[in-house]
Amino acid sequence: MAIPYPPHFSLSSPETPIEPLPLTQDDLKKIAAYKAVDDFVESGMVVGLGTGSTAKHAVDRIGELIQKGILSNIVCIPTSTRTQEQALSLQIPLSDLDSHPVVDLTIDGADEVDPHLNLVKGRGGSLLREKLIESASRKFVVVVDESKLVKYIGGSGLAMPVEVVPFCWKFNARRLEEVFGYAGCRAQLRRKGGGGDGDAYVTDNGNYIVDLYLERAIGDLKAASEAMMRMSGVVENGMFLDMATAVIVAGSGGITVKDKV
Ligand SMILES: O=C(CO)[C@H](O)[C@H](O)COP(=O)(O)O
Repeated sequence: MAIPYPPHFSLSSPETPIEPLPLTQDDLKKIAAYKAVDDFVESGMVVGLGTGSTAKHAVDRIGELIQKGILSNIVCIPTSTRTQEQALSLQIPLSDLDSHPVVDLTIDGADEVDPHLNLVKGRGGSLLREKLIESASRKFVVVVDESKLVKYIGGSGLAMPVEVVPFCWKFNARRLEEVFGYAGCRAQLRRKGGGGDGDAYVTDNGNYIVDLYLERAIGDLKAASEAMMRMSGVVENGMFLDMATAVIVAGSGGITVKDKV
């Protein structure tokens, strides 16, 4: 059941009784991200920092709590150069998996969340570092607005990202289409600016991303992920299966926390 928002999220007050504005999608992202930080992050932790417009709010909140002296002795591991830059601007102490191979907690957004808390990630392009750091995390808390909930993985009809080496990327895109042909798969190279003829988008790791668009459910997710990872030249895929320990969903009716069972 959704927990209604506390009064401080109301935009009206008894003194100025104005009609409250509806919460925007970004308000919902911020509410979910702040709740994750406030409920899960503690002093002394090693914390993985996610990437994207929702995770950005969590990084802001961690920076704010460090500045206020509420969080201390924290070290954070960013999942992208973008998040690294944001964290540095907030004077958040940073490290990496080489120095801190065990991460207490990572907070990150997602593109899709299915009823079993399986995820699609990587529309922001950071799937490889995200999966590395989130796999090394004792807890992985996902923060989303309700638009990210899907009945099945791929169900949004939007991209399922696959990171591939640039060498012969067309060959791998065709192979991915063949392997998932039964699900009506179309593979498309991601390009800078999102257009159809620009330069290829290049990840932090110097690779390309092939986005898969599926017309139907892909079936056995573990088998599908393993099939991709068996292809030479596929570096990582955007299915994050059985990894999330909790998902915080902010919606118009309030906040829901879904725990892994
Ligand atoms: O996986 C990601 C980046 O690689 C993001 O977490 C995902 O794309 C969600 O982003 P946003 O919070 O901006 O909707």
